[in-house]
Amino acid sequence: MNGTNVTITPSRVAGTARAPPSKSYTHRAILAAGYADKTTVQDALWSADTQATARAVDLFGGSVERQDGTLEIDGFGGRPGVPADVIDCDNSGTTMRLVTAAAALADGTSVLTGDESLRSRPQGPLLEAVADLGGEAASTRGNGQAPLVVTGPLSGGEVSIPGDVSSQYITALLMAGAVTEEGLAIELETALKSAPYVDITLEVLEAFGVEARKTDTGFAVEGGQTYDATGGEYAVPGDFSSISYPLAAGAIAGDDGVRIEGAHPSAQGDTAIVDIVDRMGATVDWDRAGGTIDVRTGALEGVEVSVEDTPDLLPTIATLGAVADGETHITNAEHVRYKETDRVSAMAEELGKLGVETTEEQDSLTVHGDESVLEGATVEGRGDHRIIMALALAGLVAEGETTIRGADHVDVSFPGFFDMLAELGASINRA
Ligand SMILES: O=C(O)C1=C[C@@H](OP(=O)(O)O)[C@@H](O)[C@H](O)C1
Ligand SMILES: C=C(OP(=O)(O)O)C(=O)O
Repeated sequence: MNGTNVTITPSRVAGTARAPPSKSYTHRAILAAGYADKTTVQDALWSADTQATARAVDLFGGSVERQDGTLEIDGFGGRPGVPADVIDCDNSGTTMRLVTAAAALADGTSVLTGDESLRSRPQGPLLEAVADLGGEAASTRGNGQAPLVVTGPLSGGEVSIPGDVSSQYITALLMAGAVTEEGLAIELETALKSAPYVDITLEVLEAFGVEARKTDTGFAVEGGQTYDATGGEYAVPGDFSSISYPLAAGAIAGDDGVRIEGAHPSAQGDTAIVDIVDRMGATVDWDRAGGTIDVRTGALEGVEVSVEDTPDLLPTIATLGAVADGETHITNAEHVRYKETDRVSAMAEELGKLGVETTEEQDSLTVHGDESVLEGATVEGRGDHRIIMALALAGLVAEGETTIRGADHVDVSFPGFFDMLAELGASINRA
């Protein structure tokens, strides 16, 4: 399907959208179930990225069977076996980081690779951590990027790692550390960015009966633990990074209101998007107990937002800022440059094609908003799901036609994204 272009013309949106299940929780649940005996994972996200983690569990000797939204997972017997093939993590950073640490538990060598985007993302600090703990971990090109060759087993110990590149290194080490002999003490060399993602990890570990904790200087997990979900079942909550798109669509173009279902509170930092659209001037009502959010458009105004904890919201906030009046200043954004693309530059350049002015600095993006200047154009999805979805939002209000090239990449986290937008009333043409 690579290469599908989508054309959007100005549309108002209304109706009900359902949040897809959380990608972050699903990755962790699949791998935790791999460490466990048998687990039923309900409401799992089945997207290109989560399928990459399922493939890794298969290659470690487990099995993942899917029936609709439910995954029946047989574990790989406590510790991963040596894979019979290269592990292809495709486009998924989470898979590559979590699986690198898991591979370091196997009694032999694993090889990990991914697509061009993933092979340009930073893995060096995690490779060094594995090596410091007594495993072997190398980048074949010696540049800290995949392909990676990882040899275990490591037995645990103390390790230090930077906190400002990717929180996924911490998640990876905590999940693997629980089944080492000695356990792990992880010291952070710099303050942790994307911190709520480690909270998600601690929540999933707890649900699988594994104890891990924050310490004064980082995190720690005892070794010799067994993964076992209560009753052999685990249910995945809705995804707030994905919810940001229908929420922003409602804030931008939802005069008659949009309702989002499946929006129960969880550890996701990206729940911050509810407050952000509220602060910008949309009318928002989140019924936490019922798991619904109602949003209606308002006169949007620019805001200042730090994305230190919520990097995946940057593209959505940038589009909201383009439509709002005045400046939207997105700060603490340097780590957003290490994603599927450099999303700070990607949003500045692609919004620029639609007539939007932005100012880019190393760790911030300022969007000079003015809905009246947005004019349709052909923009590049850059193989990045969040850039595609954020540009689709801009297409709802840009005058004329907005064509997004390579739009099928939404299957990484939100396979039904364009169907959802069309059901809300957006005028969408796929070619
Ligand atoms: O652990 C996770 O599930 C994720 C952590 C974040 O990455 P970083 O920790 O690299 O910022 C986030 O951007 C990514 O989409 C998912
Ligand atoms: C950065 C993302 O994911 P990952 O790091 O797993 O590729 C994302 O989903 O926006």
